[in-house]
Amino acid sequence: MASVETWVGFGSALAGVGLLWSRMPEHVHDEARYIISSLVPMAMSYFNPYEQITVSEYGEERFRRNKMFDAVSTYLSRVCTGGACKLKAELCNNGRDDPIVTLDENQEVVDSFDGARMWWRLCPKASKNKGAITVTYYPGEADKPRCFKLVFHKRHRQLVLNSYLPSVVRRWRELTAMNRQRRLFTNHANEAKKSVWTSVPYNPPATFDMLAMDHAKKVEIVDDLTTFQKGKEYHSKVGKAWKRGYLLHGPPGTGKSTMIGAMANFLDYDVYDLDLTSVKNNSELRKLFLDTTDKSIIVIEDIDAIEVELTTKRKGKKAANGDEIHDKRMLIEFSDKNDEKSKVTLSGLLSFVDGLWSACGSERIFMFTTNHIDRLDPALIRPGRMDKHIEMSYCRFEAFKVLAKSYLDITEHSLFAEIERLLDDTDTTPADVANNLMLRSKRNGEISRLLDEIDGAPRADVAKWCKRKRDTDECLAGFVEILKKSKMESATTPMDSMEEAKEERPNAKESYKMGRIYDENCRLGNAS
Ligand SMILES: Nc1ncnc2c1ncn2[C@@H]1O[C@H](COP(=O)(O)OP(=O)(O)OP(=O)(O)O)[C@@H](O)[C@H]1O
Repeated sequence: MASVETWVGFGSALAGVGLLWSRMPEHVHDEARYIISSLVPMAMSYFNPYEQITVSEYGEERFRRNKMFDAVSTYLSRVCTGGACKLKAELCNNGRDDPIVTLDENQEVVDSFDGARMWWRLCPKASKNKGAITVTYYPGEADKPRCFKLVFHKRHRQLVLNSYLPSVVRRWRELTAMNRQRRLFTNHANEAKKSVWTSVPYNPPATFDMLAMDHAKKVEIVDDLTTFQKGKEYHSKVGKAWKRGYLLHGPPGTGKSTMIGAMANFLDYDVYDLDLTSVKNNSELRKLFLDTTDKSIIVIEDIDAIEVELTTKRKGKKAANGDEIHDKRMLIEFSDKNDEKSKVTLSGLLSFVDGLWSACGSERIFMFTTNHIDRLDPALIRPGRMDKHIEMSYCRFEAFKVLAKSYLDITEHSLFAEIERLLDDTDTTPADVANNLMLRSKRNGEISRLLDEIDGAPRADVAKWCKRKRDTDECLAGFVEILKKSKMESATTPMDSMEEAKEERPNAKESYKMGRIYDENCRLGNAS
């Protein structure tokens, strides 16, 4: 027990220090304050036996998602959610029915590694500078992003840095390879009016086997993709970014979207469908590009329509002959001259495809599609800009055989020779052909089921085979009739009126033909 004298002595000493402090000049106060404020954390850290590592959702450069965050998130959700009482569950549509369970915010879990204990906590987004204007590159809002905090004993520092964290990353790679779900991303403006990616699981049914096109061309594309996918070392050896640009062109309904699905399936890549109309300016575009992942196909559809918007800023709103431009492409709002910074420019777009920014990320395919290659800006199609131009064309016999195999399951037929001749003379798209074969085979399927019900019992194999042959014959005979009609109509349609219609609506010819085919189907009672 301290005596009264001791307390009095302590009180007097404090009073003396107080008096001394008050007589000191102001600048000495500041220095003393500075020394105390740096000493306190040092003293605390000296006595605190724990250390902490923060894994933020976005990286230091603030543009890109921190992959370590994703790694920890996946690792924790699979390895140690045991101690947490609040979890989140999500069904991943990866063909399995078990939901993925992840940690909810502010939940703590404990992991152990080589006898050492690790505490993980998911910290929520924290708003900073409330009320103030903050410039930020985080997606959408002026917030401090979410982060994981890892706490461990000081003596395990080397273990954590050299063994534990690398093992988390390794496990993450194993788990993602096992549970990979291909995704289709598209960008849209969020509440803060910034363009961000959202995604859905993506399992396109198309494969190269069922793609109706020239066989040699198909093989060439598959070879090109295979060489690209195996090209890591080659690209680093020649000092080129590991990316490839394709321009897919051809009339509507010739399979451009189907081709993208087949490529995604073949390479097992995600697809980013970039909607440029909801991107405000080049810096937003840059952020979107940097947010895409490796092993992906970045698609910009109908680049001819967008390209007018991108280039009109240079050309003005008038066409070369001085007339106002009146076509569907003008529906996209033009930028004001004073508002130059608020738009995406062609050079901005190209800098990601093959400029400075294209080197950020690897194993990426840029895919531009257009129905009108003749309308593209020369800058976009100059040699070397796009690595490969792929033309998707009207359905000829070789492509028809692929569709006949897919839809009717036949490789030979007595009507094939006639169909080959007719397809050479008519510009029919694979979409039209596929639609016809599908409608007819569907109808035949219905009749087949009906007969099954009437009979009450399954028929013998021979009877079934005869029925199927009859259905196929009918289907192809009907298709031949349609092709003949289409051929006659294109021969009798006055070229002038066709040209006029084409001026007004560039796709008029195709739409006209589609309409005729649909009418014919209705007449035959095939339209669904
Ligand atoms: N080459 C093809 N091979 C197989 N199926 C095709 C092909 N082309 C079209 N199809 C069929 O037609 C449908 C429409 O084709 P798709 O959307 O791929 O054409 P597109 O060229 O992208 O048309 P658009 O320019 O109008 O977007 C597809 O779902 C597919 O069933």
